[in-house]
Amino acid sequence: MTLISVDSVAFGYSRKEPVLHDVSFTVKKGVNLGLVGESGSGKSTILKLLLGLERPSSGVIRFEGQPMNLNDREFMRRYRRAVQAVFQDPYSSLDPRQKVEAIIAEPLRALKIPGDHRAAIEQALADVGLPVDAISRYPHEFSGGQRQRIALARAIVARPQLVLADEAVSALDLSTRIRIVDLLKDLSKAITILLVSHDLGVVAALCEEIIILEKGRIVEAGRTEDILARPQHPYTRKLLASVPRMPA
Ligand SMILES: Nc1ncnc2c1ncn2[C@@H]1O[C@H](COP(=O)(O)OP(=O)(O)OP(=O)(O)O)[C@@H](O)[C@H]1O
Repeated sequence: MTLISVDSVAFGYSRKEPVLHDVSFTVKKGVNLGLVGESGSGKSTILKLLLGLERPSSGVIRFEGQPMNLNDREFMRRYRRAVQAVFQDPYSSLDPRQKVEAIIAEPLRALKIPGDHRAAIEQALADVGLPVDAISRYPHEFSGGQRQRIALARAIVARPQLVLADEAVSALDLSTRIRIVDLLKDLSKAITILLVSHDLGVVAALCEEIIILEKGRIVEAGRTEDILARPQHPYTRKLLASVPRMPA
């Protein structure tokens, strides 16, 4: 089932300089998708469009077949419930003045989701492997990896269908990164993940499908194993060559 379709989308922050050209892809339920490209290729811009922070200058983004309409409050409420995000920096993305409980509760409050919030927060903490007593602590009491778990708990507490993760593991050291990728893999049994990264290795570990972006254009897209085994585009080969090889 198609969750989101991006159809011939173009975008520029200014009229003169387009940043995305004719970008089309679909996000399917249950199929993790990786968006890979060098710095400046337009990955975060695609996420901004998917989050409704920017509008395409042409083309259409659809959610469950319905064109995204930022002015339609009912549609946007449904969309925000279904699509949550996690960002790169676990230090700046959590409000230091709020306790973990209030941080994780934010989507439940913002989306006016009825029911037992405390129970939902405790479940989300358990899902990301944090102890229940984290609830009454502040972000500064946690390590980078734990903060990223808190950010993930906030992203999944309202049980979205899709989580958009922008370089969500890049700022972490290698062993923490591996643990968070394992956690994402575990969560993705229930929630589809769109992972943006310049690191083809991380994306390959998590995503069944990959899109390769170069200067705002998709140069290659398909099943991860096919792309890794038979990269067609020189840019993909270059990205592959830059993946550090783990010692056996
Ligand atoms: N707010 C902005 N105003 C103007 N130009 C921008 C803005 N944000 C990004 N750009 C430009 O848009 C292009 C794509 O940037 P984008 O951040 O989407 O790339 P990226 O692939 O996510 O890069 P990175 O991996 O470094 O985050 C770049 O040329 C960038 O300079």
